[in-house]
Amino acid sequence: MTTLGNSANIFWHECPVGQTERQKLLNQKGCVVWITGLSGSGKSTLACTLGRELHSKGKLSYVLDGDNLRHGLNKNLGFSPEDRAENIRRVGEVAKLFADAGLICVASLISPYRKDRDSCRALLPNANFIEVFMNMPLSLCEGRDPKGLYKLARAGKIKGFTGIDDPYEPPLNCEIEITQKSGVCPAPCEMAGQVVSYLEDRGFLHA
Ligand SMILES: Nc1ncnc2c1ncn2[C@@H]1O[C@H](COP(=O)(O)OS(=O)(=O)O)[C@@H](OP(=O)(O)O)[C@H]1O
Ligand SMILES: Nc1ncnc2c1ncn2[C@@H]1O[C@H](COP(=O)(O)OP(=O)(O)O)[C@@H](O)[C@H]1O
Repeated sequence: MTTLGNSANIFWHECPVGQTERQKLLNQKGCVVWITGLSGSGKSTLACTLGRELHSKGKLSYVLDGDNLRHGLNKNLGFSPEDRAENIRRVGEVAKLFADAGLICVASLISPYRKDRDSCRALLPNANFIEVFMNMPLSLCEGRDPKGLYKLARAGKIKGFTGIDDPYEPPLNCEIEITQKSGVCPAPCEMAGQVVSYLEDRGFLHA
């Protein structure tokens, strides 16, 4: 299947230094850790804690955070289903480039629609797309409400808010699920530890 969009007369150019050489240099394997979940479920917290944990192990990672990317690359997008799909598509493509560069790319977005997440997965060899589901109840996320957005959504001042009047489709086939244990959310370092163990067990932390 062609990966070409609307452009004609363009050709792929191979470079002599490829992913394998970069991975050897870094002593790690490039991959995408895709964190999905409701607003307030702890995506950014996990992404940052994981980034710090990997850094302390001498591993190069980069966090693509939905909120942050909407200040630049995705500043022209809103929250309609079409805009969310385009948001996820762009981040999926950027994440693929980071993985090709040999980095552990940590993407942290609500990414509420299964189809959009699966399209990102399809951009990479399946093992290199690690979907992490922040499976936290809406009541917990809404109780946290660090930005006051749930309150605004409940008051009808934000329309189409995920979990309130816009759907969140949980993954059917995620690699890692972060859940409460006996009604308590694991500490950020525990959540990050779960992901680091997965990466270690699958050989991503060595070339
Ligand atoms: N309508 C609506 N629905 C959901 N979220 C909203 C909305 N409007 C603004 N926000 C804020 O935008 C952040 C989510 O951006 P994302 O790029 O991750 O969203 S998406 O993946 O395109 O659905 C999200 O950040 P997080 O709370 O970190 O998830 C919200 O702060
Ligand atoms: N494991 C955790 N334990 C306790 N509080 C947490 C945990 N993870 C996140 N939080 C808190 O919950 C709020 C939302 O977390 P955040 O990472 O911003 O979520 P998201 O990126 O999914 O919107 C923040 O105030 C954060 O400090």
